Amino acid sequence: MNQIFKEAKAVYEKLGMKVDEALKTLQAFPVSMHCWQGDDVVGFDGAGALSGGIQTTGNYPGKARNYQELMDDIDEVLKLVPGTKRINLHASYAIFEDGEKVDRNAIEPQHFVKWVEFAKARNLGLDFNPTIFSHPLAEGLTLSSPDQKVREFWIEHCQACIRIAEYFASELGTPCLMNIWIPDGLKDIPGDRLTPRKRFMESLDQILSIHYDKEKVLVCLESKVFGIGMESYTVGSSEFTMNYAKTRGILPLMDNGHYHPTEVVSDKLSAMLLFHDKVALHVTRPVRWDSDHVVLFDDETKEIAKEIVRNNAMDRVLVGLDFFDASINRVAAWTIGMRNMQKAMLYALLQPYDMLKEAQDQGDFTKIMVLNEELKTYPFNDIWDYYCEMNHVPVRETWYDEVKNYETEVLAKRG
Ligand SMILES: C[C@H](O)[C@H](O)[C@@H](O)C(=O)CO
Ligand SMILES: [Mn+2]
Repeated sequence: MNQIFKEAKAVYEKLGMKVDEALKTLQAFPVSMHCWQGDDVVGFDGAGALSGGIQTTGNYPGKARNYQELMDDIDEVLKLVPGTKRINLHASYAIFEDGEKVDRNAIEPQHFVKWVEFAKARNLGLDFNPTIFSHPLAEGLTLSSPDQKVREFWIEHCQACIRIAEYFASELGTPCLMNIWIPDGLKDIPGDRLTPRKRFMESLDQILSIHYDKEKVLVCLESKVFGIGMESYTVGSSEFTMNYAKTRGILPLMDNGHYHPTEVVSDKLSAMLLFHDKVALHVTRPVRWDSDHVVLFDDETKEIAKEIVRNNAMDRVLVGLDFFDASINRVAAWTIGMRNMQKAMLYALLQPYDMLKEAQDQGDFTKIMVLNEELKTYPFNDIWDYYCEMNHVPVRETWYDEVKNYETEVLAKRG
């Protein structure tokens, strides 16, 4: 054990924190890394240009153009991030061999065998998402469409995704979180808000009516407040999603870019945890809108992590990341976001919650502020560095040398 870590540990222990326990707890906490940062949400099925009111901006060279490149890039990130990782796939990342072309409603587990092999070899769990955008049948409404044929297509797609998620869980021995998000919405003031939501509800009921193992597939539903071109109305609003999830026994998913700018997910979590056994998160960084910037070690990320830890909910909150920045090195973007989420969890594991709670109950709000502020300059980084060393991943910014080297050797050679 190095001297710097020993000294930092002693500082935290003076305040009653159990540093070794914190490191052990963090080691087991999974963060699910979204595959779509590596190729700007393009996918492999060539079904259509990015749509659904989300946008990737930037043109940094070296984006992954096929599954082998995407897997290589993910491997590079895995070498740089400590702790337990999962990979979150979208259905559009199905792997078709020999010119095979299968539409989204007909995808099967066989189209994901290579991903399962990849995950098995690296001891990773897989999470999954139907891809209900970037497709000719997603130009208007999807699961809430007035066109029955369109709705049926996406219902079939989601049911296919449940079967694929179950295959992932069976093969990998860990439940698969399967998140449904639809972009459905309207640019301007609707003539009818209710009927699309009713159709969405009925479509979801149909999706969930197939038999599947609920221990293996954790279906969740992601809400959204607006999208580009859907500024006035989204069908899958927060209220819709919370009520649907609660009444149907599935998980709600909160993406912290999907609320009005002054709302924070850190404040919502405790309320959700009172009513749901499990809650899923997309941790992202909205800058003025749902911009999906890379996750930083910022106040809200730390506050989300603190809420997970202080409410004793590390096994009830399923954390995945969701950002896509094409203006910087994509491997670095992933690494920054993943390391920051892990860092925020460690920071949260080193807080004196009992003391803070007691101070609040006694009305000593000054003490809460004093502790919160002083803890900001505790020797946290020495504990984090030690955690990186323990995990045999680079300490501090040295990981960027590896990424630069990978950029020269691999990314720069891509067309
Ligand atoms: C690609 C993702 O599924 C997408 O980002 C979704 O989760 C979302 O957040 C849309 O704004
Ligand atoms: Mn999201």
